[in-house]
Amino acid sequence: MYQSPRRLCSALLQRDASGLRRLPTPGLRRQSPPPAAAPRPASPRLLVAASAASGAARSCSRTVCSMGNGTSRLYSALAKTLNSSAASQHPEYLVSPDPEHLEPIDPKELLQECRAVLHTRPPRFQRDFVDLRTDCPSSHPPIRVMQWNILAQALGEGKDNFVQCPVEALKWEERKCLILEEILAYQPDILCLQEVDHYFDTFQPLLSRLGYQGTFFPKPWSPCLDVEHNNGPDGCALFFLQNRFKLVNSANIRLTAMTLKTNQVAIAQTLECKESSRQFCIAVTHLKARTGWERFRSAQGCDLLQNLQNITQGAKIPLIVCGDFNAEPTEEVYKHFASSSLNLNSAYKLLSADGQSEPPYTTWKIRTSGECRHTLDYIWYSKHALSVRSALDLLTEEQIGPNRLPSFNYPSDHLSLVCDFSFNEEPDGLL
Ligand SMILES: NC(=O)C1=CN([C@@H]2O[C@H](COP(=O)(O)OP(=O)(O)OC[C@H]3O[C@@H](n4cnc5c(N)ncnc54)[C@H](OP(=O)(O)O)[C@@H]3O)[C@@H](O)[C@H]2O)C=CC1
Ligand SMILES: [Mg+2]
Repeated sequence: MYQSPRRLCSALLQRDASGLRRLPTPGLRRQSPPPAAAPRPASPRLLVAASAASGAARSCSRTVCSMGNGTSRLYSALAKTLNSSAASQHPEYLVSPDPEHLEPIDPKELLQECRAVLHTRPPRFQRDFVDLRTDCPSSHPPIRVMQWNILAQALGEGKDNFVQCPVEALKWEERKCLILEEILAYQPDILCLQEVDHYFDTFQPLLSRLGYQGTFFPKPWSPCLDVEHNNGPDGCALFFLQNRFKLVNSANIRLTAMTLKTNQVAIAQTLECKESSRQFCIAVTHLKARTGWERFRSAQGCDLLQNLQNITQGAKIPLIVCGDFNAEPTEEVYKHFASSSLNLNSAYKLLSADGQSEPPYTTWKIRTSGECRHTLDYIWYSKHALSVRSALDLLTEEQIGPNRLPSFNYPSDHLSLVCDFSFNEEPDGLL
């Protein structure tokens, strides 16, 4: 059982009036009573908006997925136009492309709708934030970053073969509510997601109305497109709260390996904090999976590091890199990141007693090939310029249960990683 050494705090942090998040006074792990199943609302208005859009997008992907290569770019363009054409039939449902005119959603109302849809599911797992502060409190509110491979719907239902997960548990109408509930529970300022194949019809419309600005970069040849009745290509998505950050620049990166273009991608964005005017780079990636591809992932990792060197002008600005690296800490690509001249550290090592070991797992599933328990997901950060103030503890083995993930309790085969960061005092060349 993985022991987290430091004080445990309740997972649900309260935002007080000033927007500051307070870690409740540390104490024993408090098992908050499971949330009462909210009464089913008369009409789940907000979620209906998303599924109305999914009808449009699905019809689009059915048209598109039979086409040949290069469909993901065409899909993205088609999905956008269809979404806008669907908007003409249900103007109140689909978001307008102009973020200035979005009807905001009350996160509490959306959470209530999700919980009503999930009223037959077991209550959410309790996860605690571990307080990692070692220095004086920062004058600015922390920056909360969530890293999560949310499991593409087409892969979960059509390709991943999670043999111990009941098909029922993967139904999109409920699984999407588990994903949204996790996002609403931890209220990240920045979301770094992989295996997003419901961007245009679910996450973009709902998260933009919660105040996020989103970017999606699909895989050039997504395995989702091999699955009948898919929803389009999967890819990486990056969302940030517009009331906290301004976008300075954004780069969609198609990763190379030995100078060849590959099927894996990344997004790197430079953001400026509106409170402190401090700039930083946030990146999300999803490296090639499977054993036997270690050298390939190593080459992709080097390519990503080179891109990030250029974007941060040789680490002149702090950097946070989130991803499903599909690599254990023993792999070459992990060592490249740990020894990079970008001076990166892996945030989740700080949960270990010696601060030097990664968690025992970030993904745990059972496929036809057997049980796979691995540490593949990481949040890297500039270790001189940033401090990790807290990190969300992992699910315990007993919470995960004998059939592992995904399950009726948890929507993905990968756990979400969530960290609160703060800038260190102005580092003169300490990056
Ligand atoms: N790359 C190319 O040049 C071309 C690719 N394609 C298509 O692309 C697909 C390859 O996609 P790509 O994303 O590069 O491949 P990856 O090997 O990176 O894996 C694709 C997905 O499969 C999941 N996965 C990993 N291990 C297994 C497993 N043992 N069983 C089932 N699923 C698993 C991964 O999830 P996780 O990351 O969570 O482990 C990942 O999301 C091919 O299947 C083909 O459909 C088609 C033509 C050309
Ligand atoms: Mg996967």
